[in-house]
Amino acid sequence: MIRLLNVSMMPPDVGQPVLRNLTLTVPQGEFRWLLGASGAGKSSLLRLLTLETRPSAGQMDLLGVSISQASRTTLRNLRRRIGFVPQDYRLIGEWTVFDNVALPLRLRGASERDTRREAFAVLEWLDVAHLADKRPGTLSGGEQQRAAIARALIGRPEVLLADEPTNALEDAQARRLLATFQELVEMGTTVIVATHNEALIRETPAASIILQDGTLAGTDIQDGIAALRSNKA
Ligand SMILES: Nc1ncnc2c1ncn2[C@@H]1O[C@H](COP(=O)(O)OP(=O)(O)OP(=O)(O)O)[C@@H](O)[C@H]1O
Repeated sequence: MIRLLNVSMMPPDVGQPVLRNLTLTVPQGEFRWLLGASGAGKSSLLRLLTLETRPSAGQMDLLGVSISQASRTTLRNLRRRIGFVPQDYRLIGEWTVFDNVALPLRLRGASERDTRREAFAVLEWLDVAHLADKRPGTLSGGEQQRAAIARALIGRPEVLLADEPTNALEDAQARRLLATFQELVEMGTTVIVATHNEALIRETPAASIILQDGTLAGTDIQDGIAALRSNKA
């Protein structure tokens, strides 16, 4: 469960909040599109939910943990339960795809045997197992994106957050990725996907979090589509 109550977020060097008075709840095991025009605050909200930044006001509960009261150890453990696919992939260029994907489990001290088994399970799930020994720079954008998704999934997160994950994907690949997200939802994972992909959200209507100028502007998918269109105005 994700619960925000009057949450605002102000980056340290910015004079005003980029998110204002957000109040929303996403029950565990549900899917949400995260929609809004460019600059509306989608990435900022994802940064809050990945615990990269903290609210400057309000109350945020993630997976039963109240963020404002949590110790560093609690927050570190909580981060492990949240998978994130950043817009720019953030794969380490000198490492193989396998080593990139294995990183979260290695950091947790998992055995090499378990790490290999899990890494290949997610690489196969994302159809990139054949690229395990390649360096990210030699892959297409879509392949890098799937490697980044595999890295987000390796720890079997309870919450998966993805920032424009279909950007570099062909239509058929985007649909398959969405099917993977739906499988995760069926397994009880909360999935939040920021996107500008109007065709995809039309095909898969779902409840949405719609942001406008850093505030919550609604939850109805049709309003979300209208917000996306204001991008192109
Ligand atoms: N650390 C920061 N410092 C200064 N401004 C910031 C910072 N983070 C976000 N902003 C500002 O907050 C607003 C929201 O940005 P954000 O990246 O969250 O929007 P977005 O909806 O993800 O946009 P896009 O769809 O273009 O990725 C923008 O005006 C941005 O310039």
